[in-house]
This record gives sequence, C-alpha cells and structure tokens, in this order.
Amino acid sequence: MLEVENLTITYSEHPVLKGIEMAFPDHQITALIGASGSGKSTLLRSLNRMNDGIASVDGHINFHGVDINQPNANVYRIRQAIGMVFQQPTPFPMSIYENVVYGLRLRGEKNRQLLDQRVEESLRQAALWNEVKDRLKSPAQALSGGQQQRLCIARTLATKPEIILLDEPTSALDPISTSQIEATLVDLKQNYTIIIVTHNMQQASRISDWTAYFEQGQLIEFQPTEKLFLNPKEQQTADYLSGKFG
Ligand SMILES: Nc1ncnc2c1ncn2[C@@H]1O[C@H](COP(=O)(O)OP(=O)(O)OP(=O)(O)O)[C@@H](O)[C@H]1O
Repeated sequence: MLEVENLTITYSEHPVLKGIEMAFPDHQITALIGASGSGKSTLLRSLNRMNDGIASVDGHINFHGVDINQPNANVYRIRQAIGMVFQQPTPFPMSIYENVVYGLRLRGEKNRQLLDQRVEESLRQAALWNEVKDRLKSPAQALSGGQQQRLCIARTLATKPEIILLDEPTSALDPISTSQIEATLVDLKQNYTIIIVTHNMQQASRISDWTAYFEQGQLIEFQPTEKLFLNPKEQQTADYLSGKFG
C-alpha cells in the first residue's frame, strides 16, 4: 500500500534523508528507530506531505501505486487516508465529542446519527470510550495527558484512514498511559497499517512487527523486529542497539 523509492529529502540544500527504499508492510506496525537527527521524523512527515513548503523531496512515495507528490495529487485526501498523531497530545479547545468529529465536520458531514456512531466507534477503537462516554460534552483539555493522546488517536480514526503515522506518541506520557496506548496500537493493526517513530527500544521491540534503523539520513537496516534486535545484519545497527552509537 505504501512504499518509498529512492527518496531523498533536503532542507535548504542539506540532504537529511538519502536514497531511502522501503515498503511498509500492510496491517503491521513498523517502528522507525535511530539517533536524534537521523531523519526519522522527516521521513514520517513526508509520508502525508507534512513537509510541504519546508523540504524538497526527490524520488517517489507511492500510495496504492500513485506518487503522493505528483502535481495533481489531492493533499486533503492523502492526509485523510494517512493520518498523523504527534508527540505532544494536541486536543483542540473544544469538547471531547467535537474533537472526534472535527475532520468529519470539515468534510461537511452533518448527519447526527452518523457523527454519534463514529464518535463511539472511534473512541472504542482508541480504548477511551469507557472513560469518557458520560462526559462527551466536557472540554477535551480536562482529560489527562494519556487520555488526550488516545483522544487524538480517536480523532485520527474518525475519518477512517488506512495508515496511521505516530511521532513518538508516548514520550510525554507515564508508563501506564504508555502501555494503554501500546495495547491500543496492537489492537488497531488488524485494521490499519501503523508507522511509529520511537526512541524507546523496549517499545519498538514490544509492539512493532518490523523495525527500520536509520543513521545520518540513511536506512541502515529494515527487518522483522525480532531479527533486527536479536541478530542484526549490520554492525552499525548492533553498535546502536548496544549503546556504542547515538
Ligand atoms: N524544518 C527543518 N528545517 C531545517 N532542517 C531541519 C528541519 N527539520 C529537521 N531538520 C534537520 O533534519 C535532520 C533530521 O531531523 P529529524 O527531525 O528528521 O530527525 P529525527 O531522527 O526525527 O530526530 P529526533 O529523534 O531528534 O526527533 C536534522 O539534522 C535536523 O536538524
């Protein structure tokens, strides 16, 4: 469904990703790991064109076989199909309900029954329904950080994406919220393809099926997670995992 071909990304003439080739397995969790500045977030953000106007992209990012950067591509549709959850929870200053339906309202959806249904479905998928079902009209900002992050996941799910991108989604959360989000992601992979940037090696090994290791803008190794962690092919990966680099 999603693959990158010979992808080079440049900020102000400084290439920060070089010749990346990878196909993200459908309905699996792929973790992107590597030291700070290795280009993980740049790759993630380019996958739904969040780097438009900031970076220049060479090569191809194909979604269902069509390059998302081609001149007549519909950026709005791409971002609906490939949703993003950020490092800090970003609830909008409105109710829990309105946060979840935000994208649907933008799309012009007015059918109350459909909106109600989508709110319940998305909050259930994000494992938040039981905690908020009696206070859907309350401000989203009154939720805890972990609940806010699950709300952001629900908001992404409400528009029915095919792929979910997450940029260090638990780095601002406590261990309990982190494990709730991890469990949610593992459940979600039945229906979604998930790509997550994480600095947490345990997290990558706990939840991801595939792991890609990046170093200085290059994809060093992309393997099933167990293989990459237990028996990396490249010395650079082994050095990073053992703390010798980064
Ligand atoms: N908007 C920008 N303008 C210019 N350079 C940028 C921009 N964003 C990132 N960079 C540079 O691109 C390189 C890769 O950054 P990126 O954020 O993709 O790395 P990362 O692996 O995600 O790092 P971290 O783990 O710290 O988030 C870094 O050298 C960074 O300084």
